[in-house]
Amino acid sequence: MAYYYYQALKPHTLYCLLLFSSLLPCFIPYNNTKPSTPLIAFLESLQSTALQTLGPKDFDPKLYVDLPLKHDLPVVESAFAKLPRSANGTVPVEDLDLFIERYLGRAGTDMVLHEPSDFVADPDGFLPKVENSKVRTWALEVHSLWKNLSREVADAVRERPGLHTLLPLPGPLVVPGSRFREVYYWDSYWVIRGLLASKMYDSAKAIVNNLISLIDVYGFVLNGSRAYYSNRSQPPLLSAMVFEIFSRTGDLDFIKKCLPSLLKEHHFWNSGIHKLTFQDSQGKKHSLSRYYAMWNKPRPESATMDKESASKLQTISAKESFYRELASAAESGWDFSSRWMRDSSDLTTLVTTSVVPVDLNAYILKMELDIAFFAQITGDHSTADKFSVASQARRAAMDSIFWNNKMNQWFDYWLTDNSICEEVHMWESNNQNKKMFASNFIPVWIKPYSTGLCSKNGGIVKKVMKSLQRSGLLYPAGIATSLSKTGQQWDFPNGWAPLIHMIVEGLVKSGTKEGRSMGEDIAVRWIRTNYAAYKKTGAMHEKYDVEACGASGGGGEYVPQTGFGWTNGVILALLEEFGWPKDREINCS
Ligand SMILES: OC[C@H]1O[C@H](O[C@H]2O[C@H](CO)[C@@H](O)[C@H](O)[C@H]2O)[C@H](O)[C@@H](O)[C@@H]1O
Repeated sequence: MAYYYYQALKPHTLYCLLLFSSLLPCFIPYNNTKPSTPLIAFLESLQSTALQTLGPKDFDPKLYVDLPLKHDLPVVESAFAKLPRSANGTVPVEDLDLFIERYLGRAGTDMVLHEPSDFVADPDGFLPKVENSKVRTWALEVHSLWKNLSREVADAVRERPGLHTLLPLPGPLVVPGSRFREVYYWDSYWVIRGLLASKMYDSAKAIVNNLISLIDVYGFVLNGSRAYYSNRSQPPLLSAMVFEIFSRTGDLDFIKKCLPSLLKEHHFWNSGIHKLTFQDSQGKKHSLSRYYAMWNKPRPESATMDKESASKLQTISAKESFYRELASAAESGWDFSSRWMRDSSDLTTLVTTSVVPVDLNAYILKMELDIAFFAQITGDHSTADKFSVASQARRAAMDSIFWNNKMNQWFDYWLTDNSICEEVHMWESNNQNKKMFASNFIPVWIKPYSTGLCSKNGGIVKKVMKSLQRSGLLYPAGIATSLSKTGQQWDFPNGWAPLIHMIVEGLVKSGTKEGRSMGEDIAVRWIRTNYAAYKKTGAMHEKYDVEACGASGGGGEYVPQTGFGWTNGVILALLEEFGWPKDREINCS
């Protein structure tokens, strides 16, 4: 381990280290890089050979790091080394195919289809407010997709985990679909919302138990259940999952079981490299969190692409910093977006770790409120008090650092100096990123903001609604992720189910007539576009183009995917909230 620590040190870090050796925060960040594993390293070299041999058309690098080995790694490596190669590293296609067939299993065979025991084709009390027969039929079809997306880890993985990048999670789970053959952290929140609408409480709990098992082993919830995702997390929504399950089931034992893991997760996001300290314009100190992956190499699932993107950078240190920014953007769930880029046309200008994100801190605020609530109801009053105080502190921090009184929304804060030696960042209004992103409105999803309880910002929802209306983000088929058409998937013109859902639910939770009406208007547009695309293509999509009803999304580093876990969950959750009257048209108007 010490070797990796040493290897990751940069010259200016060493200088800092000598100068301020008593300051621990100065030392921590560059220590924070996890080692790769021999299995992942081998699959990456196979990925690179496959790209050279097969060419870039229809090439998906993730496929190769998902292949299970049929034999021990040394046996497979030695057969791979013996493949005939030309000077430029290509292998004859037939030899590569034969090698893969002999030595590797098919991607996805490390999971087996799982028949959820709590699935009923037409559950009692399913979406009672959906009266329209076309919409009801469709909703039941979406509900039945849980059967296609439910999986459990194959026995082979448990028996010989060393042959697989898939992690041996203990219980059944729901995958997003298509190339995403494993469980994903933040996707699971909306999957669970859908499962709850489908009355599949055991399936929902099983997902949470799986994520908790990751905290037991790694101390945090991984981006997804693959070894190559162990260098980062994803937007932390575990407490929100537990909260929703408890709201439906009232299961106090479940809360007792989850609470210790939530405390561990809170520590992960509020210590070391994730934690930043600010001094506001009044001289008051605040703590906030950021995304920061423990990785400075190409992401194994996209290694060929990351190396290609980094090829124009000159130094090893510039490449390492870029790789960390890529992995940190993946940790944010917004991979990739102009939100993290200095120049929206150049991916190498990613500066994810220099951005203090509004949405991440809103999620952690929710985590703090949820933990305080869980501790209260399980009789742990000192933890409840501690987290209630922590939530008040984060609200004050969000008000001071992100909130913009003129624009009536929350803006990400960009660090001008991301030096690891800087202990306290001095707040400057110019450092708020004033560009429009859907994330600027995510805090309305968090109760104190939606219900106007925040001291400084009491009654803000109406102002935020006006600001959203003027933002330019509202489109005929939903809320655009940003206003910049960059070709990145978390930018214009894509609309994503999770973002739409959080904003709509926040507006509804405001308890105002106007909030509900605006939320319902956005939800109706979103439901119609999902329905139209489903009728056209027979599938639910990962993302949609908000410019036109019925158009699926695009852009990004992989072809658009279908299935799709969070999209299905959001449709069921929205139909549960708003229903669909008999005489309301479902087709695009
Ligand atoms: O393979 C590239 C990247 O794919 C994932 O990101 C996207 O899909 C996830 C699953 O639906 C979703 O959670 C994420 O928000 C999407 O951007 C993966 O999470 C990345 O880590 C990965 O590099």
